Amino acid sequence: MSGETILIVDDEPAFARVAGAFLTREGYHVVTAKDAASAREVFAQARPDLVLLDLVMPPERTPEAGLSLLPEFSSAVTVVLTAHSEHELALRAVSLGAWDFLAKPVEPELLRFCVERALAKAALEREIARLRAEKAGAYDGLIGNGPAMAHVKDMIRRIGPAELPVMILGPTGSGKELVAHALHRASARRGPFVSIHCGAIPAELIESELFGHLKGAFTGAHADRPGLVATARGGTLFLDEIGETPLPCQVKLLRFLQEGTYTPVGGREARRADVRIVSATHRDLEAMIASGAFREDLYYRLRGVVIRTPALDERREDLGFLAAHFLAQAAKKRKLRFSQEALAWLVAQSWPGNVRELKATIECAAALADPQSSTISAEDLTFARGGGVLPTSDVVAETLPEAQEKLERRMIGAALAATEHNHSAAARRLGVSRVGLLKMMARLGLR
Ligand SMILES: Nc1ncnc2c1ncn2[C@@H]1O[C@H](COP(=O)(O)OP(=O)(O)OP(=O)(O)O)[C@@H](O)[C@H]1O
Repeated sequence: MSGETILIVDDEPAFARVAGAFLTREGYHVVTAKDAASAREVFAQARPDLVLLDLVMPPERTPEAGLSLLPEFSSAVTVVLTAHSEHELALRAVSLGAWDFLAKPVEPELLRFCVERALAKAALEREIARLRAEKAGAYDGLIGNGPAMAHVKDMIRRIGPAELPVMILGPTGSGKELVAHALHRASARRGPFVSIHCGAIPAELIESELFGHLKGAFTGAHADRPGLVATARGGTLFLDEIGETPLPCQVKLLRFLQEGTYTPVGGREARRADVRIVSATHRDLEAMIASGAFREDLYYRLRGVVIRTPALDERREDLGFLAAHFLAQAAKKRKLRFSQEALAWLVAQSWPGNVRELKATIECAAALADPQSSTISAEDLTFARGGGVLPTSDVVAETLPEAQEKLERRMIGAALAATEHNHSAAARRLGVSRVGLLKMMARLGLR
């Protein structure tokens, strides 16, 4: 008894009934569809592990409609049902992604054997994906082994391979996007991981960004352009800050989640894409629903499974590991370590910006650390976090050129860390030109 879901697509009621009853007795959950349109619908809703697909269905009664479903069903294993004489068709189906074929009429024993073999293949693929994810460090990117992070990693391991939508809730900078990425790597999905920050795109553009547009759909739409949903086909679409999505776009997203279909802006025909949706927010969506800013039906569709990323202050046990990791990354080939006071300082702080704030502080401190020294002091960290107030103790003991160099080093380091190493943005912050900044960095030996 395995409980996997099998979709039987066949217009012959007798076959669907008999095979369905047989497979139900074998312990599978069986759903059926009798034409291509209903097959798509049932597939999107039931997310089967296996599809038994008769290629010749109404209304066309040609194999083309059946064959066109194969790429859309790529997240499941498909076995096609053919007539005895249709070897060529069976081979075409296999070349388009079907795993196996069965000639009708099908012997029950052969059906059982074929289904077991196909599902074993699917289970193996999932296991390989999981092991690959572990080896490739799907969870290694997520530093921390305290109880809170261990729970998050366990959720990723268990939910990653499932096809369910996932909602990640947690404060800003707590690693929601990293978790979304890890979920993708822990899945068997071979398509890409595509991410969109719903709050960073103007409301009038977000629909076209997600679903694409056709030429002439609006001023400036000079050519057809596919959206991120199409780009993420066979993969995962991460909707960051889902709470920022405008209401009209929420309607389209709901349709996509319910039916697996969408219509590009300016288009009429619905398109299909097999995409797993992972969403995230630090906002209180239930309060947004109460105020009418977020659709309740969309909320329930999106929150298939919820993973909560803890605030850094709730998992202080991981702070030392995180800090050491970020320092090693930032220091590159230099050997830098924290002084005892620096470590005590890190632990004593509250980190409202969570891991992002910790990382930026350490990057900044490493960038401005004295090149002659191998230690990051508590003072370096205080300065890096404060973003530019030079402690007077640094100045009094030194000559003016030395103090000036230190100040330049620190201010540049702080500006680079605050802008995620964007030279133009850092130069603007510092009130110098980009070229000027690059020259100063070269003079100070900063990379
Ligand atoms: N557990 C972790 N291990 C290592 N790095 C982490 C961890 N959590 C977060 N980070 C780092 O912190 C930064 C912020 O992480 P991320 O963007 O995933 O947070 P977020 O919760 O999605 O933020 P926001 O709500 O602002 O979108 C990234 O640079 C990420 O690499």
